[in-house]
Amino acid sequence: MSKHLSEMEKEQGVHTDFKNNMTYGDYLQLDKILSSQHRLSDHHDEMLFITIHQVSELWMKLILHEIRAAIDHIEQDELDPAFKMLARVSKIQSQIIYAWDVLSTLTPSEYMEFRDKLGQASGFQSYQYRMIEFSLGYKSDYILKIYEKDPKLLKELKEAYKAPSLYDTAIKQLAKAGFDINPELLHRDYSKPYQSDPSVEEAWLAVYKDVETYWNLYQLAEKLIDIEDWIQQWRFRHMKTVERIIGHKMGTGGSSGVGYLKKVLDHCFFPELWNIRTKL
Ligand code: HEM
Ligand SMILES: N[C@@H](CC(=O)c1ccccc1NC=O)C(=O)O
Repeated sequence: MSKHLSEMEKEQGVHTDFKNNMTYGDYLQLDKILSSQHRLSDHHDEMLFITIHQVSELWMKLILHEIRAAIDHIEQDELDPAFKMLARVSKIQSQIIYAWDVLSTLTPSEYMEFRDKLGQASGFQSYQYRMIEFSLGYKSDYILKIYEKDPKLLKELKEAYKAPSLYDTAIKQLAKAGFDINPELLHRDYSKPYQSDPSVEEAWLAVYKDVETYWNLYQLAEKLIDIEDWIQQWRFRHMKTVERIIGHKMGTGGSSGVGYLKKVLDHCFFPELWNIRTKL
């Protein structure tokens, strides 16, 4: 005869009666997450395609959460907690690069069997990706047009677009440390794209030449470089994976495809931090 359940529980040191308690699934709302994978074709590999995108969007949500909090801490001159958050962002970025290895198992023949079903949808429309770009300081207003169909989302994106970026707050820290930063940068219209400035370059150069005096600013600069470095690696792997899967076909979002993805590799978030490397 099988053992009584409570005896089993005692032996194993586990509980099995959760009738009146919140469960793992309740807490994580798994009913919602795990019922959100709806293939538009009956193609086996469309499941991989959906999963990779959903996982990437979840990580992007956490990246945004960390960057926004880091900006708030830097504004309050609390650099240590911000460093911890920015280091976490880089770890997430290093993690999501591996998604491309999984996606690369999708062959051109497999993808072409369900690509038509995607219509004009494209990662180009990923609003969390745009919010990350805005939060780091890369702003181009034509992007906002994409979201005109959805007023609530457009409002949210416009707010993110107008807000000071991580780089804006870093530049304010340079001024607070006594560097002679162009005053226009400190009261600028944050919805205008950032233009590289010689006063910022000089300040970063001084930081890197005397790291002991400016240890915190030096740490901050290296955290920014880490984040940009990982973004470039993500962009490169995206471009190469796309080339491997669709060659030089046009993108569903209306761009030239790989040609466009190669061009965005030139977008730079923290230009002075890269420039000074030649001058050190
Ligand atoms: C088979 C897989 C994929 C293909 C063929 C592909 C293709 C493309 C193409 C051609 C573009 C350019 C815009 C267009 O005309 O559509 C694009 C943009 C983009 N894709 Fe993908 N993609 C793939 C997977 C992914 C994944 C897994 C993500 C992760 C979220 C992603 C995120 C993005 C983003 C954010 C952009 C905008 C890039 C920018 O404007 O800087 N893509 N993709
Ligand atoms: N732009 C892709 C389509 C695509 O990849 C996609 C379509 C719908 C949802 C997410 C997508 N991923 C990234 O661009 C293509 O041209 O095949």
